[in-house]
Amino acid sequence: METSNVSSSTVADIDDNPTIAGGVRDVYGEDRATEDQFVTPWSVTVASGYTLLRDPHFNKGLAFTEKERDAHYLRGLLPPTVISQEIQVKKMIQNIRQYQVPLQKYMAMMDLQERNEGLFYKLLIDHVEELLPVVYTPTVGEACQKYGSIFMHPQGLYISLKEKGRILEVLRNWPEKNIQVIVVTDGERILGLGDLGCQGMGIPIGKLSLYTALGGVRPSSCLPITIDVGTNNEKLLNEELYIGLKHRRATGKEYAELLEEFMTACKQNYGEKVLIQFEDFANHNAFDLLERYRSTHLVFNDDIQGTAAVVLAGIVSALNLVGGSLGDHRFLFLGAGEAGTGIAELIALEISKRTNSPLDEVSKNIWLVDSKGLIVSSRKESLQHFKKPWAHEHEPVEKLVDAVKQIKPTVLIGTSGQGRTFTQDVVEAMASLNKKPIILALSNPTSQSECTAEEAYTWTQGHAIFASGSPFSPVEYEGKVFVPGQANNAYIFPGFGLGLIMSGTIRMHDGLLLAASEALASQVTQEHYDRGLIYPPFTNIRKISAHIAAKVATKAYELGLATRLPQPKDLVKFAESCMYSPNYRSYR
Ligand SMILES: O=C([O-])CC(=O)C(=O)O
Ligand SMILES: [Mg+2]
Repeated sequence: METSNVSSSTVADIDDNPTIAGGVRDVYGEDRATEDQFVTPWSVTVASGYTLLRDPHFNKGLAFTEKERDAHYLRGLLPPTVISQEIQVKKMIQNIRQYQVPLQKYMAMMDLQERNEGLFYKLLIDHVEELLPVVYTPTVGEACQKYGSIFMHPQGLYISLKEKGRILEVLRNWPEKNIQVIVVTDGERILGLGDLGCQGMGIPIGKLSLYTALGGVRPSSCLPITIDVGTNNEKLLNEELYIGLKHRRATGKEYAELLEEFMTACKQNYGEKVLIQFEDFANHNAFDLLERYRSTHLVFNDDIQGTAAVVLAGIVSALNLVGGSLGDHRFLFLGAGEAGTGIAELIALEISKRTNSPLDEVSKNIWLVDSKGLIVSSRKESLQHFKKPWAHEHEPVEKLVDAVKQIKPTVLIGTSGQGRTFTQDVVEAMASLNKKPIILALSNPTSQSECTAEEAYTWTQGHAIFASGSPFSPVEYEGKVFVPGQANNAYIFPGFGLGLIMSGTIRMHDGLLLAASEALASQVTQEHYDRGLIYPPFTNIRKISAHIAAKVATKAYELGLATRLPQPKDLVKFAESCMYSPNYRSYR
């Protein structure tokens, strides 16, 4: 097997994307960090021949040209035909469409990602509407549930309690050094599916695929991590094929120490500006981690902050359909966890900003229901800290339908993780109170959605403005076609992350979230409103992400949080120029 070193194998066609982090280009045009802190225990050489075909970052399969086949010792290792990347995409999408079962499509996509990264991203970008539900929600949820049995190649980095005291060493085993985004989970609350332990790894992998496909962050700068402290899922603990630690979850000091070591090691190995996205942690850890690390690291909780930004954007655009200003509306949530309280807080911030009113004043229009009923002041003592700001004066109300009748919300938001909780009486009560009730069923995956699109439209006789976390197909009701929106944080986090990275932002700030949300809302046009949409279609998501990135970066410069100087003049153009392209490069 032939491998050539850096000097004997070069690339003719290095793309001219600017480098968005410190470092140098290697022969393939990939950014490589130079700082000593990134030194790995092994050296990087560039593969040729058989090794090149097995390297997903550089493999092009049948698209290797005759010249490349000669120069890189590929003769005989490929059938004689040479085809273009476009033909490869055509072939792959046909293959994927032949699978009837979503999980089979998912596995085919993961297999492609491990074989030919450029083709995987080209396919995903060119067919984003069709493939998003395959590599992401809802199919990724099923993949996590079955991860032990479908597991083929290890992807991402696993850090378990076994690695305690050695996390820095583990990070250095990862082949890429210039990491800009980490998505990390501990698997305790995977979508609305609960504790899936180590099998939650599907989530960071899926999220980071979207960072690249939707936000243009280079795949080599993305690192998916699962922290395994055990699982309380009895089914998994008793499963032969479970891939994680087979004991109950570590908590308290043991948990906090592992997380502290992890956070310290990330900063030490990747520097101050690495973005750490917390994903699908249980409530009790999610809020604490964000609070603990917000002043020392660049941290972002997608479930609290990303979801909040996307939902606020949807509500702001919905105002074009229902009328009134944001401050005129009344909001009722079912579910008072990360998503519910995160959205509530961002809505309050935006109203406060728009009306120049104090937060506790505007908060009075925002009500939450949890498993014990309406959150009211008489419950304050026993409430978790993140629910306390929403405990208003009111008599106790147990059932959601009664809360709807008494609070009279104009917007009903489901963040409960519990499917079918927006029952017919609840939705009908919303319709009797509002000409156009806004109903957002945000829990994922589809099985956990508070109601279906069909139910929302049918039970409101076509009057609902409806969006959901997981995708639903268009619904025909009395001869009219209704297109539900997908209020999923996938609209926000890729562009948001790109904005932070390209401006070298060092800390999170609520102003950045509001900027992202406003940028998304500004991408909804009259043509969309005419079709009843409150979100733009995903087809243009890269353009949308560039706008979000630019607005976030602008705000970061304004707040003095951006370290990339001088500030680029046209931040939209700059964002676009930073974006990873999945098109093959020529190898000399
Ligand atoms: O992953 C998704 O589709 C949205 C999300 O963050 C969650 O439901 O936890
Ligand atoms: Mg999540």
